[in-house]
Amino acid sequence: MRSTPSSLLMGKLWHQCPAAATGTANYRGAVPTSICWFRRDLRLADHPALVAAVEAARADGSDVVPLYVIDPALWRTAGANRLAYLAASLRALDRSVGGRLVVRHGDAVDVVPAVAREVGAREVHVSASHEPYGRRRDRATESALAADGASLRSIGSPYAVSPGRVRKADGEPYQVFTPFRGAWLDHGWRDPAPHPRSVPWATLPSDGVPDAPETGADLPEAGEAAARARWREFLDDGLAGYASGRDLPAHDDTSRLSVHLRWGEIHPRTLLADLAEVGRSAGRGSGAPSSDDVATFRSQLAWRDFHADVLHHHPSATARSLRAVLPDDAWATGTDEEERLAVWAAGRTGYPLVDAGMRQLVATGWMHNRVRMVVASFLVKDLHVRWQRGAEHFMAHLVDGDIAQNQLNWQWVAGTGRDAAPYFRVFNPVTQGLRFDPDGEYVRRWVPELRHLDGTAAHEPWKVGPSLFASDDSYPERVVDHAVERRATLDDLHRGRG
Ligand SMILES: Cc1cc2nc3c(=O)[nH]c(=O)nc-3n(C[C@H](O)[C@H](O)[C@H](O)COP(=O)(O)OP(=O)(O)OC[C@H]3O[C@@H](n4cnc5c(N)ncnc54)[C@H](O)[C@@H]3O)c2cc1C
Repeated sequence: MRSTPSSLLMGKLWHQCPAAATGTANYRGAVPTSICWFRRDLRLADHPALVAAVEAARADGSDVVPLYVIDPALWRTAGANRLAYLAASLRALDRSVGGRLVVRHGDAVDVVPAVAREVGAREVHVSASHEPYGRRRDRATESALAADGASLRSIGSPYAVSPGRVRKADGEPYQVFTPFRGAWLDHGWRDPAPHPRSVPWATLPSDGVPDAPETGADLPEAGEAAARARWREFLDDGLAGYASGRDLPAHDDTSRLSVHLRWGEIHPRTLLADLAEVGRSAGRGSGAPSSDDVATFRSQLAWRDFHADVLHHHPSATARSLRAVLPDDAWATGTDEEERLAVWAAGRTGYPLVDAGMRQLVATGWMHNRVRMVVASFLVKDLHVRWQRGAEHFMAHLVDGDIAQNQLNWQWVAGTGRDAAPYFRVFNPVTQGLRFDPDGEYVRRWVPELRHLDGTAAHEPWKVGPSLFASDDSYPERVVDHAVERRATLDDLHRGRG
């Protein structure tokens, strides 16, 4: 028996409502024929699986069970920020289904068939999972349901185009982003699904929506309404100028939608439909988004689908480099590795842009994309720590942490991915700072020790003189010399090619 009592698994963090604690089913409505099992699709709009569940229930004159399973295997690895966000998002979903969200704790492979038996459901509707863990779980759940004569019906996915669909003429997957994006645009996507009206939600006992675990991070508002509000705000005020402003970390010029997309509070297809609308009048009128703004934003959504596609074809990419580019002895090991990782994680490398990014991550659970690239490059190519260690730290903090996007972006920076930055491209943390944070505003925001330094001086504090590094709580001196480490990395690369 795989399931473990939820109270043991969840410790003190989770509430149980009395009905669930007794374990008695008190379902009083008509027999539901369908369950909508929510996973990373915590919304009601543009939700094909929910539409299918509602249609199935209407056909039988019955109800829909809105189910969420708190899976201990995922819970253990999620990190406090994502758990806190998930709890808030589930509460928002619960409100939007009139307080009827059925939350159950345990292994989904046991819990989902148990709920189906409890209510006599013949169909469980889901948006497909594409990451390795979700695929395994769904296969096992499908078999368990089938043993009871029920079925798992997958409709839609968290992507504009489901991973595995975009292929070359010979049927092979794309290895390189630009042709993938061309084929992705040609393939196209469905229109948003219709919003189901007056859904007949079933009433069932629930283990209750989880309490938020303690996190010191300043997290964004969760839920479908917050996602839609953020998108509207971005369309009105952020999209114009996105193409030129998206690389400047001090400005709030990106959409901040990654967290909402991560949890499926809004679907990329909804964004693409609105973008198409905006694109039709692009460039008309002052302050309107240009066609370049629209195309650049759409391209970022293509990157999201590309990484999911690569993971679909290479499930081992969650842990293993798709291409090994350096010899094994190129990497820091033991205490050396741990010490390097620790200064990087604490934002005390002595390189202001790197430190600002790492501190933003801890304070907010998010980091600007440009800075994610710089800090990742610094860990791998200046500190010689394997990308997997950095990816693990990101997943512990990122509220948008997503196995496909995180691991494949790390592999892109490390030069080990399918279509990756060339390994010899080593981001220079100082010139990146001077170029993308020219006034030093971003660095001063996140590194208080440097707030007294004006303009570009914030990127090169060592030029101010030794007084800046006088005491233990002052800003640290540089842990390594970038020029020396860059050279070492390039030498390792040549040895690796041997
Ligand atoms: C080392 C590293 C780790 C990353 N880890 C994650 C992660 O765990 N989860 C995650 O969602 N993104 C990750 N990214 C990608 C990117 O940094 C974030 O998606 C982006 O910063 C989110 O901010 P935004 O929503 O304001 O982006 P915007 O610039 O507004 O972009 C719009 C959307 O496009 C998508 N997008 C943008 N850039 C990328 C990209 N490089 N790869 C894939 N999709 C992209 C995101 O869904 C984003 O919400 C990572 C990037 C790097 C370099």
